[in-house]
Amino acid sequence: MHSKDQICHEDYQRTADWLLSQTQHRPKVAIICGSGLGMLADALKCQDSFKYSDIPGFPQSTVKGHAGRLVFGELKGKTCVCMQGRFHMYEGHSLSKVTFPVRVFKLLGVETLMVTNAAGSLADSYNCGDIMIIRDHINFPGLAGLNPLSGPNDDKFGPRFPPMSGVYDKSLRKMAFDICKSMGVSQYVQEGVYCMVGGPNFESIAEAGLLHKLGVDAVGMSTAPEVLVASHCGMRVFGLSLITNKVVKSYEDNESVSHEAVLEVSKMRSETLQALVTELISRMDINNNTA
Ligand SMILES: O=P(O)(O)O[C@H]1O[C@H](CO)[C@@H](O)[C@H]1O
Ligand SMILES: Nc1nc2[nH]cnc2c(=O)[nH]1
Repeated sequence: MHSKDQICHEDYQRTADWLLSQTQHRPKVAIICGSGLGMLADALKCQDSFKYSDIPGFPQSTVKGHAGRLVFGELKGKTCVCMQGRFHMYEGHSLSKVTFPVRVFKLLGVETLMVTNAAGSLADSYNCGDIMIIRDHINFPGLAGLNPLSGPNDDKFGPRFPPMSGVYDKSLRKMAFDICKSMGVSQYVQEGVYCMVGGPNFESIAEAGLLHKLGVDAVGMSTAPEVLVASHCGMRVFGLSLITNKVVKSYEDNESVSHEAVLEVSKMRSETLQALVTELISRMDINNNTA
């Protein structure tokens, strides 16, 4: 380590080497589970799992609904690694810590990152329980200069000035839509723009009004940093938001959101999400390697 927050290439490599020495799995796909969505890992066969606290260099999860376990395994014959629990900026992690696993995954040989999250909706047509395929994001902390790529650029991972257009892979988005159609769930599938805010508070009504005017469809406190680090190092990215609540936009509305309610809705859609992710991975063009 150089300084408290700066992580160097050898730090990522050390963690990757440790994991490679502990498991025979050589994943090509990584899945990050959002709040209450850790069950996505349950579908993996022949699991090797590691508590974050046992993995050298790994940060720790502190949020309810984020178990803090890294699970390797096979999904329909494709080797995957799944984070049961992610790291958020509001937990006090630096953005390089938040995104640390993504670069470790790159060094493990991962080519595709699937991010999932729980989010509140701003779009008037969305309902609680909808699944939003992420078309694009607005990274508020990033626009304000809080960016995991700040600091010296590590050219071994990617360029100093990475483009951010077209990051959410078009063909995977289309494939996801087709799968939802064949699963008979398209009536609650949307495609839209995710906005990351810093959290940990949920939005004030005035903030909700601002995000709505900006054309944000769903808001949460994660995902954008992981996606931009993955894209920087050349990974293909796919993202899903589960709409766990409608963001309160009116002073007349007496509803209010809580993390417990978010976790409750995540549970409600767990089977559908698991089926969608499994089918998407099974249709991906991936060649498995073994150790
Ligand atoms: O983005 P994930 O990790 O799904 O979690 C979402 O849910 C939590 C709030 O309930 C926040 O952490 C928000 O970002
Ligand atoms: N910022 C934010 N994050 C969420 N995560 C789940 N729901 C919400 C929400 O309404 N706002």
